[in-house]
Amino acid sequence: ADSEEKPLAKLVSLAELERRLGEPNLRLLDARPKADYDKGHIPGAVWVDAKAVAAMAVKDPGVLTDRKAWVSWIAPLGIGPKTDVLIYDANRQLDAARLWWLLGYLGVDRTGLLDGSFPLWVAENRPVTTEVPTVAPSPFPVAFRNDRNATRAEVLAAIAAKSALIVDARSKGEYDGIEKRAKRGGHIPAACHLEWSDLVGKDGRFLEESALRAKLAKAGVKASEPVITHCQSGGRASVNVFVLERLGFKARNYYLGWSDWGNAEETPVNAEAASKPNP
Ligand SMILES: O=S(=O)([O-])[S-]
Repeated sequence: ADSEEKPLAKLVSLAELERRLGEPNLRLLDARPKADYDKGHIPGAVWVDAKAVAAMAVKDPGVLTDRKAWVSWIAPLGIGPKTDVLIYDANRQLDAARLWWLLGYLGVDRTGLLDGSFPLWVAENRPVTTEVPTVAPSPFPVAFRNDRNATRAEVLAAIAAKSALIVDARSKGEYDGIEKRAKRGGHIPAACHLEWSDLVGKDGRFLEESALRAKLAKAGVKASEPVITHCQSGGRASVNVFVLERLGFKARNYYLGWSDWGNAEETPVNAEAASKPNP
């Protein structure tokens, strides 16, 4: 029942994955750099160029609605409507979560993350191989789940109507406008600050549910309120979306994030924290 209620934010332990290795409907994706994948990966895992995926929307924000581009991107992964997809990385879930969010946005319903990084898998003496699996390409019927993404216009409307809480997944320096990664620095007015890295340990394991709930409460995210979260360009906010969904929130990713908001002319920006002395 759990998987029916929360089909997207599935979290699978390393032990469970080891038991499931070799299942025909399981597609395991490795989001680490290619050189690391080549040295050894989890048996059956297919390499995905996570950095190239991250660069796609940065180069061309219009790619988010370019069905053709995603149809050709996803085909080599051999994912069908019934495939269970599990993703891992060695980057504290940052790259894996971006792929998780993107696949969900493209309409892949059965997608989850491993609760732990590849180095943890190795440290636990689980099987590793250099064998590269052969995957038959499969056309996937990409259908954008627009309820999982938020556009700039939707964020503006949500602020005006107070219909969603904005949650900023970036660093405190970026939030405060001290570290500027767009024409303007700062944050969306009324945005809470909940940095993605507060939710995942160094070994890629997510914090326990009670600890996650405490982090959310401390950041000012109240139970069951709809959330729009963002970072600079979609990755860090994907970690937030994953956690929020698991905790029962309706969470959207403003995927284009600050690279869009901070470079736009007409968007309201709050950077006053940067000029205030520390209390
Ligand atoms: O996408 S990102 O803001 O994590 S670089």
